[in-house]
Formats: sequence, C-alpha cells, structure tokens
Amino acid sequence: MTFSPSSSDIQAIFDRIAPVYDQLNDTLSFGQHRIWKRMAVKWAQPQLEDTALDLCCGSGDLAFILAKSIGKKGKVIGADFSPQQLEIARQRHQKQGQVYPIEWVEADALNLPFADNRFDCATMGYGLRNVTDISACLKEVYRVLKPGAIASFLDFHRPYQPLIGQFQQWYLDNLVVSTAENLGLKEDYAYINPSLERFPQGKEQIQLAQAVGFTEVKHYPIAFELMGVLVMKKVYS
Ligand SMILES: C/C(=C\Cc1cc(O)c2ccccc2c1O)CCC[C@H](C)CCC[C@H](C)CCCC(C)C
Ligand SMILES: C[S@@+](CC[C@H](N)C(=O)[O-])C[C@H]1O[C@@H](n2cnc3c(N)ncnc32)[C@H](O)[C@@H]1O
Repeated sequence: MTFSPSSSDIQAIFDRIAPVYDQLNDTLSFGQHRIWKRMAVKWAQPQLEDTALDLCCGSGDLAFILAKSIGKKGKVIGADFSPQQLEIARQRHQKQGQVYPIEWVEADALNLPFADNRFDCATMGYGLRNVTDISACLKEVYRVLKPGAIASFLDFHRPYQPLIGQFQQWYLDNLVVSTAENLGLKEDYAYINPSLERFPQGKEQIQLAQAVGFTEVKHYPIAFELMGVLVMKKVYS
C-alpha cells in the first residue's frame, strides 16, 4: 500500500501533537534541533527591517529566530495550516511579551494568501517533507519572494551513507516512536519514517527548486547527514 496521507490527515497529526510538540523535539533531539533551526535561519540571510516568511511555522521556532535577526522594525509572518500549532505559537509570543512584530496566519503552503514579490527572505523548518505537493509549494514560495531573496528549508532526508541511514531508522523506530507511544501519539510519530521514504534527497531537491525558477540553489547536509538545508536564491522576478 502506497503511503500518501491527505492534507487533512497531516493537519490532524500536527493538531494532535501540538501540546507536546516542542517538549518532544527537545527531548528527542537532546535540544539539538534548536541549533539546526538557527543554522537554517542564518542561511536565509535575514537583514534588519526585512519582511520575512516562516512557512509551515508550527509552534513558531524559526519565526522567533527570524524576528530576533530582523528586529522590531521588521516584520515576520508565520504561516501554517494547523490551528492548534498556531495557537501554541501565539501563546509563546504572548508569553514573550510580543516584543517582536510577528503575525500568525492560518494558510496552506500550496496556496499562499500573499502578493507576488512580497518577502525579503523565507524559512521552512521540517515542512517541505510534510506538504502533499513539493513542487507546488516551491512554486508558491518562488512567487512570494522578492527578486534577490533567499529561501532556506531545513528537513530530514534519508542519509546517503547506509550506516547512518540504519541509525536514523533505528532511532526513529526505537526512541522516537516508543517515547511518543507513552503519550498516546505512536501513529503520529510513526508517520516520520514513511514520510522520509517518499522525500527526495539533496540532489533531487535542488532539481525541484531549479524547475520552478530558483537559479542559485545549494543543499547543505547537516547533523551527520541525517538532515539538510536547501538554500535557494530567486534571482529574476
Ligand atoms: C524538530 C525535529 C523534528 C520535527 C518534526 C518533523 C516531523 O515531520 C514530524 C512529524 C510527525 C511528528 C513529529 C514531527 C516532528 O517533531 C527534530 C527533533 C525531533 C526528532 C523527531 C528527533 C529525531 C532526530 C534524528 C532522527 C536523530 C537525532 C540523533 C542525534 C544524536 C540527536
Ligand atoms: C514538523 S512541523 C514543523 C514546525 C516548525 N517549522 C518547526 O520547525 O518546529 C511541520 C508543520 O508543517 C505544517 N504543514 C504541513 N503541511 C502544510 C501545508 N500544506 N500548509 C501549511 N502548513 C503545513 C504542519 O501543520 C506543521 O505545523
């Protein structure tokens, strides 16, 4: 049976796990995911007073990192189609005193409610592997970026080295899923593995980005090649 969850299946997963998502990410990655996210934001090269988009923002981790780089005169939009994830993001923003201007928008990454050429930079953390149409998502991101803007997308992929791939599979099956099972979320976290099976590795991600118009595209494997950052520059309008 082929693995192809619908958009509403995926939205339901992230709605369900929203209350424990941040804590589980910290526990399951020993806090390392914060480093990986900071690397992804750095590669987007946010500047002071930029208008930035964090797509598939979830509970807002990358949006908060972006906001600190762009400052109080900039603007960050965090967009996600999970109402429960956005609720967590809003609560965190309130708890921080809403120091930085971040707007939380419920939106589908495959049909963004933003004008062409709007954003100076964009990030996406662990989102591209979860959308149902990667090319359509890349096309939308290309459309809303200004010429000269950079998008930086962080996600897992199947490592090229078989041993590291076996470690990733073991870690997901034995640590991630069993930890989630204790919280009644076994199926939701078990979804990660098959999502990796259908997700392209770096070389193909580059080709998909070039196919929608990005001309300067690089993919940087990180964390022992367990994941990577796809960095794309929109040169022409
Ligand atoms: C922030 C992280 C994962 C985000 C994430 C992405 C998804 O697609 C999900 C789908 C369904 C449920 C949850 C998620 C989800 O949380 C990375 C940290 C959490 C990871 C689940 C931990 C796994 C990390 C590597 C496989 C192994 C790292 C080992 C290293 C020694 C720390
Ligand atoms: C693994 S979470 C990542 C959250 C956050 N970027 C982070 O790094 O922690 C994936 C997010 O993508 C969102 N998502 C998946 N498909 C989407 C789509 N088509 N449109 C908008 N959001 C989507 C989910 O709701 C979820 O919040």
